[in-house]
Amino acid sequence: MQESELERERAVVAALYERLDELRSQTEDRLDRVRRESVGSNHQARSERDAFARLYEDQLVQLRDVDSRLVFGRLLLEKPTEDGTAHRYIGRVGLRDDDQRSLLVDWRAQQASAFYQATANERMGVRARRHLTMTGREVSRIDDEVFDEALLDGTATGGEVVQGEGALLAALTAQRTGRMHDIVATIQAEQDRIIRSDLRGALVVQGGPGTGKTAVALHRAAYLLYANRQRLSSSGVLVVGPSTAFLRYIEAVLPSLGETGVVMSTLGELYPGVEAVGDDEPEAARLKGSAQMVRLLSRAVRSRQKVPTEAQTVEINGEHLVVEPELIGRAIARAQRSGKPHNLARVSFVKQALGELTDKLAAQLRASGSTVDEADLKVLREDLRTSYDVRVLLNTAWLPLTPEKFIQDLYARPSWLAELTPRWTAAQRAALARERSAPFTVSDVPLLDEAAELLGAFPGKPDAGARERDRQRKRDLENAKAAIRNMGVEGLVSAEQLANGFAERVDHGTTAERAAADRTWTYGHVVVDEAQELSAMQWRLLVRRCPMKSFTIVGDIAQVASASGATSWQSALTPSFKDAWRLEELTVNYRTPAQITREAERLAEEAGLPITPTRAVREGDWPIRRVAANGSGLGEAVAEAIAVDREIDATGTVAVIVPTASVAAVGAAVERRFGGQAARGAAGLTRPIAVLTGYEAKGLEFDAVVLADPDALVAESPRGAASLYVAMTRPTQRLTLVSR
Ligand SMILES: Nc1ncnc2c1ncn2[C@@H]1O[C@H](COP(=O)(O)OP(=O)(O)OP(=O)(O)O)[C@@H](O)[C@H]1O
Repeated sequence: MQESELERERAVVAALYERLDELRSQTEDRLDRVRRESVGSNHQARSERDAFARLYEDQLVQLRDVDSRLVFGRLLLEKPTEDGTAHRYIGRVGLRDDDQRSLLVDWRAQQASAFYQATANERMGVRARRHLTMTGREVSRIDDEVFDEALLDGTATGGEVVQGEGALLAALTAQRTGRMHDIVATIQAEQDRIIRSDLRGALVVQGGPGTGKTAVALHRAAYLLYANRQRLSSSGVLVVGPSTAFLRYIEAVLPSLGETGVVMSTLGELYPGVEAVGDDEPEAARLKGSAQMVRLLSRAVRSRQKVPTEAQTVEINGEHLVVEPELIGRAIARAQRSGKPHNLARVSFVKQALGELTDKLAAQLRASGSTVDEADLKVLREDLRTSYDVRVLLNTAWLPLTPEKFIQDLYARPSWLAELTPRWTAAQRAALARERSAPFTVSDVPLLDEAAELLGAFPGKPDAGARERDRQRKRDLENAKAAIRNMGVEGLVSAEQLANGFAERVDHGTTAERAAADRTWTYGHVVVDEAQELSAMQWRLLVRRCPMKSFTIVGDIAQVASASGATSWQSALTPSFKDAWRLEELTVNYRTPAQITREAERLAEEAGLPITPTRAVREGDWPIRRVAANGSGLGEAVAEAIAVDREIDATGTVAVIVPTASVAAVGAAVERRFGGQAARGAAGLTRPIAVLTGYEAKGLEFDAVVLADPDALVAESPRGAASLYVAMTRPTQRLTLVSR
């Protein structure tokens, strides 16, 4: 009975793939035709052709990316659809036949929501739900959940029913590859509600380790892009994660859902032109992340608008003019009243100062018997403007500044920092002090951004004009609509998509590339993962990138590792979001077996961490293994523990999580023993064995984890207990603790 059902599904799925192939070849033909079109030297026609070509190329990439597991579900409906079928197939994309009849429903469409949310109590018009597991292009297994009791006696469907959560369990126990996969086939109801939640406002998803926060956040991004295509395709979506290793881990998920235009960034890369990798010591990071930096920086900018302490004499074409501090003071006060950023207000300052200086010089010349008329005044003003002495005078009072130099100066000039921080201790100031040439850190990035706001565009280096961009977008949309009419492809291609093609031509980059390179770009939505780590200053930066405050914020307060991280969502979010955020919780642990979860949670509770207890879906097959180095080096003991684990499973992924101080030594020992199979940091994610620090392991998962020297991991930072909690909850199967 199962066999015949399997055969039936195989036939349906084969037809869906046939349709996919057909669409692919149609798109290839269109692309060919567009490319061959001769448009001569007409600029407009050429740019239209290029935009169409780019669009078809993108469509081809999408059609290729959805090939694996194109379809994964089927609903048996209570009422047949308009075209008389009782089955609705759910897949990665929507497919229609030539008569526009629906063959496959996109998982994000409203009609697909029952696939994730229907239950026996809340049937949502569904009699049964079927999961299809694919091997290549063929259905290899089916799992049914039945909501309509009439089906259970076997009469209504010819006894085709199999029950169970097989698809979910198969997904959860599958070997890990070092890359996160999408979960479209097995999204659970509580997750689905979050994924489909409204675009507006900030949504916080709190949940313990392994509850699917990252997976949910990425699927929500894909859902929002689908449901709000018009709004988000030109403004873009930003996904922020804690490290390069993490971004590499998740980078394949959105493309596999057909979404390629999302900007992914670590917190160290959010200020264009700076790529901060390292971070400060905890105390410096805490200070730099704290909200007091807002006032400090604003005072620091003000202090770079300086009234001279005494009168200065300037020479203009042999004439000596004494300039009192009050004259400069008046010009500064006037410019400050404009409320503009430093570099822009400087223009008013210079104008005002030159005006007063011109009057003063004219008065002095008149007093010595010269006549000065209107035309002369202009010349005098120009003489003053180009005079070396005057330039020095005005620059000393108010110098245009770049954010980079401004922040470097702040750290490199102890006396200036001391003036700005009368209430700080010497130790606090010392924490910030550093050489001008030292590289920027992750904690500097939001300060550079804050400084850029306070300073405004540097003369001659204007920020990309948001208004001009809007105007260009409108023109592109109009052109795209006309082009679609001309080509007769209405309904096949949207004006928004085609307009993106125009924009790429103009700016030499995709929406994502242009957004990432432009500090003033505002995104339509921002997804923040591991959001508990963000400092007050980092939140300010992110809200600037999305002033509409449409955010998906996922994290776990108990996993905070950074010194400037949150103690509660309330305290972290209120300054930037007031009370305009809503909270959802996830409580089912899909990753870590119960045996390991219980122990991790017990230790975390003992250390006083505010954990959200989770319910693990699997008990797991292996208890935690504990070994001691006992005299042999830690590295050797770790290597031995890996070897033991490889005997259980020689093909899975192993993470070796090591306190920072031992990472070099342990890494070397592991590489000696396992050669090219192992690597340090992000590079390890594509190898069977990755050697990582606690911070690098955040958000990731592996078949097995070998944890080196847990006591040292706890002791190495003020939030060490959280590091241990994070490290212990990374495995999907086995955990070994190696003590010294
Ligand atoms: N509905 C689901 N179906 C299949 N797999 C799932 C489902 N939900 C979560 N998972 C899997 O569970 C694992 C943990 O998910 P994820 O990394 O998103 O958790 P997390 O809450 O972000 O964890 P952490 O806080 O530890 O970083 C992943 O392998 C993910 O694919």
